[in-house]
This record gives sequence, structure tokens and C-alpha cells, in this order.
Amino acid sequence: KASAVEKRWTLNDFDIGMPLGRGKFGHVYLAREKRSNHIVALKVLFKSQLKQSQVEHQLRREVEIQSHLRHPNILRLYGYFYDQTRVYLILEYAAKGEVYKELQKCKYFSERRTATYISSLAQALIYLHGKHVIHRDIKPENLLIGLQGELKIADFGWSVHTFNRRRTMCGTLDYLPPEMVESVEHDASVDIWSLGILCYEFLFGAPPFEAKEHSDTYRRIVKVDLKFPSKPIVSPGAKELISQMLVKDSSQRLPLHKLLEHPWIVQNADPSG
Ligand SMILES: COc1ccc(C(=O)Nc2ccccc2)cc1NC(=O)CCSCc1cnc2[nH]ccc2c1
Repeated sequence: KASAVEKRWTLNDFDIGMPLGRGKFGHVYLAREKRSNHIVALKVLFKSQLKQSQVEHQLRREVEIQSHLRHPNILRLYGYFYDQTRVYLILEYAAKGEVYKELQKCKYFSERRTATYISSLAQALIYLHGKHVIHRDIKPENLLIGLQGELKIADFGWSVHTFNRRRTMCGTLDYLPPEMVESVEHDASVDIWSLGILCYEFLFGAPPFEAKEHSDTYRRIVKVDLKFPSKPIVSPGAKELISQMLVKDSSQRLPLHKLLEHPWIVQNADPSG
């Protein structure tokens, strides 16, 4: 049957609202599609900047991949359009905002909230790995919270990182697994490592290998110098799970589907995600 003809969007289809993320997301605005009153986030990219960073192809490829991704814990890319000077991405709007801001406010999350987030992320990663998509940047800065409190991987696409070069340069190394720090090839198990880092940071308020100097962070990562502070008090089950994910040998890391069956996840995660 004839596939649904993709609607050709224009700026006139939207009422533009407040800027989101105060410039952190580049130019992203709250917007309402006039016909449906559907609230979206409209990301504006300048063609000049895309050309200058040679990411036009990456953007096309990413839009192609992202437009087929459908998962409750992955931020939707509904579509895109462009005019003379700009490309517009029509993105899902996550009504409860940014996880990293929430983490700064609460200092650290409860075991139930952490287990629920980690379980949702594991399900999203299983979905992505099933589509041969890996290494989504799952640090707190790239996670948003939907209206029902559900976590969303709001993937920026690596190219956006090269785009905001300064952010990448001073971006944290904390999430890099040993094989990436030692720059050997990496596979889907890098996401299990990053998920372990994220679980630790959600529970203790800082990533496990944090250090003042990059060189110290590197050393601590390749050594897997994992220590658990005595405060805040965290159950042995959580520490045991993290220890099974932060394993140097990537083949020995707890597989994602096993994570979903881990007692600490089963006992603490809210099934509704
Ligand atoms: C699926 O997601 C994305 C897909 C693609 C790109 C992208 O820029 N790709 C690219 C660009 C140039 C070259 C190559 C590739 C970015 C995102 N995602 C974001 O940018 C973060 C959420 S911005 C929206 C949003 C929503 N909900 C919120 N709630 C509070 C703030 C907020 C902010």
C-alpha cells in the first residue's frame, strides 16, 4: 500500500515558544504545531555551521536512523525541515526537564528512583542494540524526564558534540570505559560500562573515577579503581550490581538482559518505568 506521504513541514506550521535549556541545546525552542496543538521541541541548526563542521551527512544519517526509533525511553525525532539558512529538527518535548539538573538539586537519587531509571535505560539500550545502534551518550547531561517521570535518552548525536567542540573538550571523561580510554575498538558492552557509571552517580552524586586531573581519571578508569563511600548509605545489592558492570574485561560485564533480572533491580525498579 502507498506509504504515508511524509508531511512537508514549514516554520508556519508552528507557534514558537520559550527557548529550552538556556542555549545548552544550541537553539531549541518550545513550539506548538498549529493544527494539532501538539507541543514539541524545535531545534534550529544553522546550515553554515553544519557545513563548517562537515556534519551534513551525519545529520542526514542520524535523522534517517532516529526517525525509525520508537521507544518510550528514547526521545522521538518526529521529522525535520529546512529553509534557506537553517535546518529544523522536530523533537519530542520532555516536560519534566533535565536529569542532571534534578540530580544537582537532589544531590543523589533514592535506590528506587535509580533502579527505575537504570531499568528503563537498559530496556532502551536493548532496543538500540537490537537495531545495531550503540554508544549512545548516556551521561546525565543527555537524559531528560517525560511528563510521567519516565527517563528519556535525549541523544544529541555524537556530531553535535564535535559541533560544540568546547563542550566536548572540557566534557567529562568519567563515562569512558577502559577500552575507549585505551582506544581499542568498542562494542555494545561500552553502554553497559556507562550504565554502571550512571548508576553509581545517581546513587552517590558523583561518578566513581572522578579526579581533579584528566590523567588521574584515566588512571582510575583503566585500573577500575572502584570505591564506595560510606555516605550516603547504599544497599549491598546496588554495589554488587555496579561491581558486575564496571568490569575491565568487556566480555565479563553483566549483559543488559541479566541486569533486568538482577535482584536489586527487581526489588527496587517501578515496573511502570
Ligand atoms: C532525538 O534527539 C535528538 C536528535 C538529533 C539531534 C541533533 O542535534 N542531531 C544532529 C545535529 C547536527 C548534526 C548532526 C546531528 C539532537 C537531539 N536531541 C537534543 O538535542 C537534546 C534534546 S533538545 C529537545 C528538548 C526536549 N525536551 C526538553 N525538556 C527540557 C529541555 C528539553 C529539550
